[in-house]
Amino acid sequence: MFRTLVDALDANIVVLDERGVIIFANASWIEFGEENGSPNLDWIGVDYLQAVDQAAESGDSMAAEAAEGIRRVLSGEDESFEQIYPCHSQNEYRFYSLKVRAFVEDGRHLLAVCHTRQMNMDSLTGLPNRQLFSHGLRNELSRARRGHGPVSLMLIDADYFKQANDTYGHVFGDECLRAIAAAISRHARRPSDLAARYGGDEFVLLLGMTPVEDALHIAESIREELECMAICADGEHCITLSIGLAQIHPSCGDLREDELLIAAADAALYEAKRKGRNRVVCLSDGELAALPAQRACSVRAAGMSTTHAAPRPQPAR
Ligand SMILES: Nc1nc2c(ncn2[C@@H]2O[C@H](COP(=O)(O)OP(=O)(O)OP(=O)(O)O)[C@@H](O)[C@H]2O)c(=O)[nH]1
Repeated sequence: MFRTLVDALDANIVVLDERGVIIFANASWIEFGEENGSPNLDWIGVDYLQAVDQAAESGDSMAAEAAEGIRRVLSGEDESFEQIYPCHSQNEYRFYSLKVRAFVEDGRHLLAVCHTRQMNMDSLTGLPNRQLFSHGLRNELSRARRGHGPVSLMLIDADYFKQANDTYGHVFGDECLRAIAAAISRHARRPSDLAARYGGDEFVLLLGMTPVEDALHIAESIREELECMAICADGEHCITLSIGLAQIHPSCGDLREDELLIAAADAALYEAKRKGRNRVVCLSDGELAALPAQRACSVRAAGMSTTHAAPRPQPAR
């Protein structure tokens, strides 16, 4: 009965012994292996932890973090480990969640390892949607807290997009959104980088363990890429990008740090729009403080229960 139940699940599940070796694999796991380059493999006896270590050695930082998390659960240091990680195929931008839990059976300390495909993707652009981004952001902040590194976030908004829709129609507008999404995801080069559609013509790019100086180069490169495309919005304007950039050094485990980071990037984006669009703005703490209205906005946003930043006043056209 246990086997039938676990085989009926969509999640890919294995059970590991005390050494990290697979002693059980469900039907979805086997099917996933067949579709992704491991057909006819007898999974029982495969050293899962060693495979994760090998991925880490080849430079995959998410795999290194997973290996460490699994070892902590194996040693009893932690009860569980969770991570969202990219697993893109040739045709699809895919994300999975990894959940690892310890349990005891017949006196043996075992691990249940569950990989579940995340379906929170935006159907127009193929990028993760806002819900998956929020999850990824919280994930990245915890990772940065452990690694004592900075996290940079870009809030990216298309300029004159409404004009393009009004002038050339929504089908053309949709094509533009796909082109912008492709340009942004080309700059999400590391496994831990997360590009997402935040809503409408607004996108985000999250760069873990990245100081703001490095993020600034990437933001400029995205902005330039769109400028070079010279996509007409109407007779007068081209579709360009305004980008608000912010950085945080998560340290205190403040549960609102995700909202603070979004609010700071949002205030910077507002400045980019206000200064004339088609630019990247990164506000220092001093500049943020000198913007009383936006600062107040940020603080309000940080106090809100969701990650939706405070409404932005629209700059005059
Ligand atoms: N084609 C298309 N349009 C969308 C989609 N989602 C939102 N929009 C449109 O995107 C536009 C966004 O409006 P604004 O951000 O005010 O337009 P904008 O011209 O870029 O304004 P600025 O940012 O001030 O330059 C609205 O006209 C929405 O109807 C979508 O999925 N497809």
